Amino acid sequence: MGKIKTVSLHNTKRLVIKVGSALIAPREDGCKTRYLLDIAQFIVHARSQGIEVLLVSSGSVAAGAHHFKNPDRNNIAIKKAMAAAGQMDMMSTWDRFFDFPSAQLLMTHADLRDKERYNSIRLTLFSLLDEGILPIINENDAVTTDDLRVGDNDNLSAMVAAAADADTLVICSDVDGLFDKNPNTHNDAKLIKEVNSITPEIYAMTSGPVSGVGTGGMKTKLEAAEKATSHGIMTYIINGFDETTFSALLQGDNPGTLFTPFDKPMEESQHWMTHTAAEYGELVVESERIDKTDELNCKEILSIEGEFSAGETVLIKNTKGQRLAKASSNYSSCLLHFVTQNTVGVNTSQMQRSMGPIISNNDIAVLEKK
Ligand SMILES: Nc1ncnc2c1ncn2[C@@H]1O[C@H](COP(=O)(O)OP(=O)(O)O)[C@@H](O)[C@H]1O
Ligand SMILES: N[C@@H](CCC(=O)OP(=O)(O)O)C(=O)O
Repeated sequence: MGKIKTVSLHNTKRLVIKVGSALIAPREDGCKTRYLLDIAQFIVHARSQGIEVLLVSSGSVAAGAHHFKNPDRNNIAIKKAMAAAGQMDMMSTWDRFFDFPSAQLLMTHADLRDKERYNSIRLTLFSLLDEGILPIINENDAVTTDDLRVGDNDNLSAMVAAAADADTLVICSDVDGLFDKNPNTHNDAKLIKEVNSITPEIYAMTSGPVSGVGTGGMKTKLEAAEKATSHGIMTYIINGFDETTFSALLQGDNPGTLFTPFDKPMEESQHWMTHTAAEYGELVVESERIDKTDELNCKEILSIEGEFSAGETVLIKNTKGQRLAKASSNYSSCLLHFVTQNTVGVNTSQMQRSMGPIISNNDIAVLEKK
């Protein structure tokens, strides 16, 4: 199987590698080992160098498709059933490569955006890694709804990397990395070796269709890189079809596009609040900005949108629609409506005075770019 040299990725202690459907089931007729050998070998070599590895693997839908008379991905029920059927094949294909145990974790956005379940996922991952077991993670497509799903495994891999306290994320693509324009439609597209800030101009470089069996394309890879780098996680987009990329990575080289991590990464809870927590409602305020040290009181709130319970995450935005912060509300929307309305016979201003702040400054994530 190859030519990987036993040189470690520099400074990497814990790595998440994301592998897309096209590598696993390129023709939608079951799993193929052709491209997986190099990836499996990379995982084995990385582990032997002392790097803890987690694998985020797509492919259940593509792997299950051939069991269906009409494998129509636009039919949501069929697509979920394809995922359920293909997940087994996908897991057993991976498992066959390794002489150490692997473990399956299927999750949805509903699991990740709930703080208790998120912490539970973290503990499970840490326990598996402690035992040298390879966690293999996919979205639980069979049970998701539009509201509950992450939707693509690029973003899922970044959320997993953050949850697992990984320091490196490697996303495999069918091209060598991020180009200044779509290399499949522009012969003169140039590979960008390093990105230090993921700006709207960087997003504007992505276009065009997603590869045959894939879901997200380059845009979701950039979203993932943005999530990961803001958590201090070094992120690579590499060509998963090219075996030389894996040996280069192990030698500490950059075979694709490297997204450098923030100098001052967000704290774990801030990152979760910004990138993973669901927004259950909105509080509209006048101000142009919110600081980490701010506490909101009732008088500052112009309107309350959505329904949320105490402790749930809300978006704070201003009247211009700017997203200022996400924070955990100390009060439910129901109570806030009551005390901010002039209810006849109720002394709401006295109630407001007796209430503590609506958001506390230890539970607020200011939404700002690097
Ligand atoms: N600027 C760009 N650089 C690289 N690829 C791009 C760019 N813009 C669009 N693409 C497209 O994104 C594809 C890579 O995404 P892909 O790996 O297919 O995603 P997935 O399989 O996860 O859905 C490329 O094949 C290419 O067609
Ligand atoms: N959860 C889905 C994969 C979704 C996805 O993001 O696919 P891909 O674009 O191939 O990484 C599956 O297992 O088929």
